[in-house]
Amino acid sequence: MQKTTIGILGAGAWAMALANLATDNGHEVRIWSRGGKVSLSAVLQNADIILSAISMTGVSEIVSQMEFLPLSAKTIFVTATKGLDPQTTCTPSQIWQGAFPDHPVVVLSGPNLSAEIRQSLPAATVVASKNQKAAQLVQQVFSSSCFRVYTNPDPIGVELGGTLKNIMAIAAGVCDGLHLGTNAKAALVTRGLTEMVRIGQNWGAKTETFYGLSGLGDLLATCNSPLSRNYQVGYQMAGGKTLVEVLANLPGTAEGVNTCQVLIKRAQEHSIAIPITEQVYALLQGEVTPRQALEELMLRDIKPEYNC
Ligand SMILES: NC(=O)C1=CN([C@@H]2O[C@H](COP(=O)(O)OP(=O)(O)OC[C@H]3O[C@@H](n4cnc5c(N)ncnc54)[C@H](O)[C@@H]3O)[C@@H](O)[C@H]2O)C=CC1
Ligand SMILES: O=C(CO)COP(=O)(O)O
Repeated sequence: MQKTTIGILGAGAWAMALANLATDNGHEVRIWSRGGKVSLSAVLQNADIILSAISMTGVSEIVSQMEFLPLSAKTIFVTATKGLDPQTTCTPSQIWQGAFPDHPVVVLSGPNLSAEIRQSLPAATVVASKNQKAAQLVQQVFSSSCFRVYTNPDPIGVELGGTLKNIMAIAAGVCDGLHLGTNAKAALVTRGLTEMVRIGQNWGAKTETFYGLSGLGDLLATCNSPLSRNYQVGYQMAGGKTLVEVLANLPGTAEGVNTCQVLIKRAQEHSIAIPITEQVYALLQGEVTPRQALEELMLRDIKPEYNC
């Protein structure tokens, strides 16, 4: 395919894994990071694609900086951040699209533990956009024999799958840390998916998206892998550490911690039932022990599996 110029924002674990995939496919990659030597304007200049893989805490700030810098009219934005904005509860793609309404925005999300991808182990992901051509271009840029990229027309669903599963990964880490067994884990992940679908429906996402790679796929990856930082938060808290102690030694960002707080706010505003998230939040706040959180979930009112 035609060689493209890609500006990558962030130089963390995920940004560098994606940079390697694009470089290996022969594209020109420029990387910007805070404190790095390359200026933001140099990275943006004539870029076909700007890919953001910075943590949620930096997204609004970087978007504001970029609004005043010159951009090519055809630049496609790709967001790979899995988080929610604490002030507005917006997703990263909503922030990017709000600031750059005339540019296509593509969400990239899937079961993509960066440590495995950097070893060229096989993986698949999803690129989702309202602009099909933009999604197809990004698909071509990153596809390879070890990274299979699917397109999807539901960006909010794809983005929420990757974002909400981080909370379930914390809960799954607790489940394994308490040695609750395979049945408990299956119940947690399945009910976690139901909770994610309920939140997604309220947000306007398509239900079927959550049964794809970015929803169920990413749940399976992060709820079962010690490589997941979110899983590690739950696992280590079940072992008796406080959140502060866990975060002090965690390599990189565990977005689920902030996402949980934002989701509590949004669920209250929109009257969405999120029992698992509530218990994860109470645990992270130090209001309940892992065992108490489990008991709260097991002793909820009994009810039908689905509201018909
Ligand atoms: N590591 C992984 O396996 C995957 C991570 N993600 C998502 O990608 C995002 C980044 O994750 P990682 O690369 O793992 O995290 P990381 O902690 O390794 O890197 C975070 C990057 O964001 C930058 N950053 C943080 N705050 C910033 C600010 N205020 N302004 C500018 N830059 C800022 C850091 O300098 C760093 O370059 C997260 O939202 C994560 O959920 C998504 C898929 C896979
Ligand atoms: O999103 C991820 C894999 O798809 C990375 O998970 P963690 O952020 O929990 O490490």
